[in-house]
Amino acid sequence: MIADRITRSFGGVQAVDVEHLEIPRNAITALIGPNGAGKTTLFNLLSGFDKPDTGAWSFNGRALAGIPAFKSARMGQVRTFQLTKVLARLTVLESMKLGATGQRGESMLAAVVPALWSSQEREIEQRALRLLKKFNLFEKKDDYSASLSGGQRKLLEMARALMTEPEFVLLDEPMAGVNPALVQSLLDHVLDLKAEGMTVLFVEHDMHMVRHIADWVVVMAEGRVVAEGPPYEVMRDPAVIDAYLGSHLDADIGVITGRYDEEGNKLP
Ligand SMILES: Nc1ncnc2c1ncn2[C@@H]1O[C@H](COP(=O)(O)OP(=O)(O)OP(=O)(O)O)[C@@H](O)[C@H]1O
Repeated sequence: MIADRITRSFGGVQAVDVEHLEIPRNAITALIGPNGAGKTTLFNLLSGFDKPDTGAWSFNGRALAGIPAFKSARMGQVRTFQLTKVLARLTVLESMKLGATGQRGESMLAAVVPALWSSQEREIEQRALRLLKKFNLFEKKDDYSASLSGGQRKLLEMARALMTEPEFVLLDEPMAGVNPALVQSLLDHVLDLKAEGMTVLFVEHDMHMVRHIADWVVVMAEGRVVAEGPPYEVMRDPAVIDAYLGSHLDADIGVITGRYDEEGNKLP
């Protein structure tokens, strides 16, 4: 994804002022920065949930600036949400099926010809059940989404995003509120997205996640991109440590992106 001159202000506050930004294809990129840095605003712009004052960006050569989310989903881009109030009142399977709305290939013809409609329905249900199995939520398919734990909700959000078979997935704080027992499973699922060829961008405060799975890190402060690069470089940048990481880092500054076995050997 390539972006230029993105600005967005609210009243007198310049929330985003990004000159140039590139998100590498088929890699996992972390967007980090202190509170109020403009991460959420940029994320909302890129995912089509807000409109920029100026700026243009494209993914795989297709212009996306200002395109609303339901349209960009058909173009292969999808995001997860932190808050799922509405979905909480649906069952897990229903939430998944709703995630297919706006899928690519959905045609007007299918909507008016019942035979086509029902075959598409069946296909959507099959896909939903396959994903629920993969994300260990199959047993929960008839439970209300509200009954899930924080971590299971995160798994559902991710599984749901995959209903549109996206190429570019934007994850909104995938680790927020996740019980430590589910952290590894979530990290593995994000690594799987990359293994399956997707491009991933996530906003996250959890440095554990950034250090362990990001291939590329973009640091924002006061609406601007102040540093970007591979995590081992960015996290050693004195300006970044001063501005942000100092208060978030524990003793372990090691960056170990990827999968490892129990002896610490890197897996392919
Ligand atoms: N809808 C809005 N109306 C007014 N000001 C806003 C709005 N959204 C964001 N802002 C302002 O824009 C700036 C950037 O906010 P943003 O939420 O994007 O930062 P952030 O990096 O996501 O912060 P956090 O880590 O706390 O979520 C802040 O000064 C914020 O107060």
